Amino acid sequence: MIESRESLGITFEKATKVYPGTSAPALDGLDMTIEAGELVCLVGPSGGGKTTALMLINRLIDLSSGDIRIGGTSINDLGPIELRRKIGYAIQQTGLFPHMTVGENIGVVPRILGWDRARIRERAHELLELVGLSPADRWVRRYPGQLSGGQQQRVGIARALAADPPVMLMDEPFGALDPITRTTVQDEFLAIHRAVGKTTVFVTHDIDEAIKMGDKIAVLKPGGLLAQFGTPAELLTAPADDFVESFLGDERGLKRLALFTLADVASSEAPGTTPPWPRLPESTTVRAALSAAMAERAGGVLATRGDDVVGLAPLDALVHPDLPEAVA
Ligand SMILES: Nc1ncnc2c1ncn2[C@@H]1O[C@H](COP(=O)(O)OP(=O)(O)OP(=O)(O)O)[C@@H](O)[C@H]1O
Repeated sequence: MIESRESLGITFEKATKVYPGTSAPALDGLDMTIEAGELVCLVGPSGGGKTTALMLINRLIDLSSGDIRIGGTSINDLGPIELRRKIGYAIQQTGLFPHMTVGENIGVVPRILGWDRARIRERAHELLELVGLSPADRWVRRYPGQLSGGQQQRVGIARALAADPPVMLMDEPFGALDPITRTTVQDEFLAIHRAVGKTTVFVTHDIDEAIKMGDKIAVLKPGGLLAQFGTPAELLTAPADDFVESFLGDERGLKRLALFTLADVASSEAPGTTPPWPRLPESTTVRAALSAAMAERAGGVLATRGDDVVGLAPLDALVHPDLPEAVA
């Protein structure tokens, strides 16, 4: 197993950035601790300082004041090679080099770190399988221009993971994808995150994506101020102020339903006769299940595992997923 599962926490200490030639900070005194292994989404309006916060971590830009620590070490005490090894970086435009093959793109950081060719080749194959480009042999010699947007995005993630960094930074990594591909790549990334356990900071415009992906969400507001930092459930049930509330949108109640899956709410009683309700995998969110039930004018949905029906979720259980009687 090449993955070390090494993972380091990140601490922002009054991290502030004022760009040259401007007077107002783009990021203003950010205090925030991201625990090792956590996936934290940064959300907020355009210009709220999300990308700035991310680029400060890997020193693409320098802090004006304050500090950021990775595993307790100030980023100012990490050299460029150590930063590359510790931090993987994936961005919306993928940043793949068009004249390099997929394999060469994945090998960029390992080459800088002096890995030998056999080890780089083995690593590229392993990562292509991990991100769902299988069999790796079919993809490794292609050029980025010969791949779809979703496939390029997967290669971008593989490249960010190449040197097994304990920290991953992702800036709108799925922003350019159509909704269906985006859902697939989100699910795959969550599975990878669970498997490799890297501390991940994930910038997105999309509050629904943040609710789905984030262990915690940091909401930044204009002026680079932290409006709230908490779990999706904390934000949805107790928004810190009007700004967070309006950012979460009118459908706050419905969005909460995305925090539960059918596995949480379906009753496991074996039914005598199975009602003719839509069948959905038990990993389906309650929000999606409710939508499917409404679309079919059904009284509920059936939760499935493989081909088997493993539970029933009537409308009542879908609408009130956190009531004790709904949680079988
Ligand atoms: N190089 C720069 N020089 C001066 N100002 C900058 C520079 N880069 C960003 N800014 C300003 O800093 C603020 C924060 O920008 P940043 O890109 O971090 O926001 P963001 O939340 O990532 O926005 P978006 O969602 O639009 O990507 C904005 O007001 C922006 O105009």
